[in-house]
Amino acid sequence: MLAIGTANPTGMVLPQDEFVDDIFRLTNSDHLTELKQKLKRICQKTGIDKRYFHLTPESIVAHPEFFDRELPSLDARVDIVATAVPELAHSAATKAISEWGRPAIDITHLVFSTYSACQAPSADLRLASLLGLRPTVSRTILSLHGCYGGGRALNLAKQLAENNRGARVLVACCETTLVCFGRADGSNLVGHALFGDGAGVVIVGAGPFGETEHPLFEMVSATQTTIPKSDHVLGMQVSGAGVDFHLGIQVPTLIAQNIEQCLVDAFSKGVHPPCSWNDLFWAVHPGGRSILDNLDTVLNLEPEKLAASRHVLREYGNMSGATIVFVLDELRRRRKEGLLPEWGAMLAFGPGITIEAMVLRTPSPNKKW
Ligand SMILES: CC(=O)CC(=O)SCCNC(=O)CCNC(=O)[C@H](O)C(C)(C)COP(=O)(O)OP(=O)(O)OC[C@H]1O[C@@H](n2cnc3c(N)ncnc32)[C@H](O)[C@@H]1OP(=O)(O)O
Repeated sequence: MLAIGTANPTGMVLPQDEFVDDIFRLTNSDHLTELKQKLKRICQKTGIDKRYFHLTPESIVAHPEFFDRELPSLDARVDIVATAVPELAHSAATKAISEWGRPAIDITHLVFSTYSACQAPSADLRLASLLGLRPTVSRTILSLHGCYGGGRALNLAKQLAENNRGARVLVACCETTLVCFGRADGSNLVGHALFGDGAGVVIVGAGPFGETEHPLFEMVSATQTTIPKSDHVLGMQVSGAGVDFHLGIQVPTLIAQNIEQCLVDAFSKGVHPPCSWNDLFWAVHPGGRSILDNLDTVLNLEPEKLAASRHVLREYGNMSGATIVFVLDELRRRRKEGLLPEWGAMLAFGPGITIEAMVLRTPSPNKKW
């Protein structure tokens, strides 16, 4: 990984302790007192302080169909995301390209992950055009990978960079709640309490490196594991009313029960396993507070090990596939302060239940590539 950029929309920046009152008021739902109280109880447990949204109070009032499941709203949602998603990704990408120090036309591959890709051509082409990438840039769009989209895109970028000499891959992950934001009901309360909007971009390449290129993290090995018989537990479904999420109550337990084997598999692919999980730095997708709590418990992690994930969860909420890029960005800040060990583990989770695991390493400044 050679550079990282992140961005959030500023349509609404909602403190978590005001979110429920604001959303119920804006959607004329104050009479649903039991639901409101339950969503407040859940919000208090999330470990989130605030979230960013593309939607504004005005656009919520202008689109009553977003909050009435009896009315079709997919067309209106797709109209908005067609512009909003590539533009948000563009904000993150310009930061990453500026840090990388080379011109955008040196990008050879683009991998775009989003669950807002409902058209073709899609957000990847729009982003390529906003950035002025060359017409020969090799584009791939990953759709509906949900919260493991960032991990999947980075794994794919690693393969592309290692198999195409001189390749420079721009990985863009951009998720907004525009496609799913609706009236709170019994089935979507946890999603309402967790999800926010954001974009994360990483530029990936293999050596030899140019003068301006300073590797941040080396992606050493990667695995993808599907937890058997868990496909009904976590999922997304596109309907006329947008994208519905199903977040089963078993998700944190199933991840906890399977995580250690995934890590052992990732670390046995030709790299020495660490003496203890506490010898690593950790880049974990903060899918929810209890997922992080469970990992602390099953892996016996010291309290500060998941600090970057908890920081991102607190400041932004769960931005699905983009979240892992924010965690990597936070870790690279800690690395500058000399706070990271040499080896690390990256974990992202999503529908399947799929676990993307990656062994990371902080390169020494003297390393020859
Ligand atoms: C979409 C993707 O691709 C990938 C993703 O990242 S998806 C997101 C993955 N995240 C999750 O699945 C959420 C993980 N869960 C959590 O973080 C926590 O359970 C939480 C913050 C939601 C609640 O915290 P908690 O410590 O479990 O609080 P707890 O007091 O037990 O529960 C609060 C209420 O939420 C309910 N609740 C918890 N999890 C629920 C779930 N998945 N579905 C419905 N209700 C749920 C509880 O039943 C409880 O209801 P009552 O107050 O009426 O009793």
